[in-house]
Amino acid sequence: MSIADSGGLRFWKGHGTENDFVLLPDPDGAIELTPGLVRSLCDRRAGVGADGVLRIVRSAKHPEAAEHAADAEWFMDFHNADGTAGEMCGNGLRVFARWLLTHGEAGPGEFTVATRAGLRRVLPAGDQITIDAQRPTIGAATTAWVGDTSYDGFAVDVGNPHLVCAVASPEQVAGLELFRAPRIDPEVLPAGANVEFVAFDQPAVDGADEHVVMRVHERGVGETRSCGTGACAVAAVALRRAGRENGVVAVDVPGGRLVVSLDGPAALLSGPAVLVASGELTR
Ligand SMILES: N[C@@H](CCC[C@H](N)C(=O)O)C(=O)O
Repeated sequence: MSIADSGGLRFWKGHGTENDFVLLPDPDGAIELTPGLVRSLCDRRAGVGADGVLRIVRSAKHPEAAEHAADAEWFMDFHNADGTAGEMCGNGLRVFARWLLTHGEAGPGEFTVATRAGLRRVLPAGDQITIDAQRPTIGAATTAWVGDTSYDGFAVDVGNPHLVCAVASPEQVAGLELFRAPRIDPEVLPAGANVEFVAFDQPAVDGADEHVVMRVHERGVGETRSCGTGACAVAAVALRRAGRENGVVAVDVPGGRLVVSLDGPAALLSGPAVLVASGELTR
């Protein structure tokens, strides 16, 4: 199905710290969600406009999630704006959970959602939704290039691939030209990466052990206003730099603030998640 013959398809639009998504409720897995349809929906001029699509499908009805049906009723079928499928999306999962809660399909207490990266817990709390993205794994030291400038960092796995790079100051983070994808080492990150540029060690904010400012260039999208799994990756690196295993990190992104609490095997990612519109495709 393309956007040209998808008239009547119901959709919702939502965002988490301005990382925005088109949500397609499809409990029985009836929609043929082609890369072309995803690109059309995400097009900010000719479509609805979003960083990605979240199809809301019962785990039992999706071949990639059927094995999880006993543990998670719903599967987050996540796609980047360029039409590629993604393993995991932290803000996407929080917005996906908001849709389930709003429509009485989950909650009000803790529940579990299936993703391509496995099962993920959701812990609703009023206007905030927390998910457990699971502790990131910090890998090899590597480099990203923006134009002629190199930035040292670490590959980090949060169920999807990240490269967390240190930048000297928030002003330098703000000044980066992220219109094009940063160049990265394909030998270290063969599946590509979401690249975070981070000013660490910012002045303390309430209740957080560390405070950072970041921007992100997402694989399959471009620069976005926020990235939840990216915030978790950054939090893991921030705590390691501070010589800590666990702790709370406030992560400022262009779209607001996310808070990540690393505690043993958990990476609790918290922030607002809102639905802003619903409609029907007219052609
Ligand atoms: N914005 C997301 C991450 C999206 C996934 C990414 N573009 C990929 O290809 O891995 C988040 O909030 O985690």
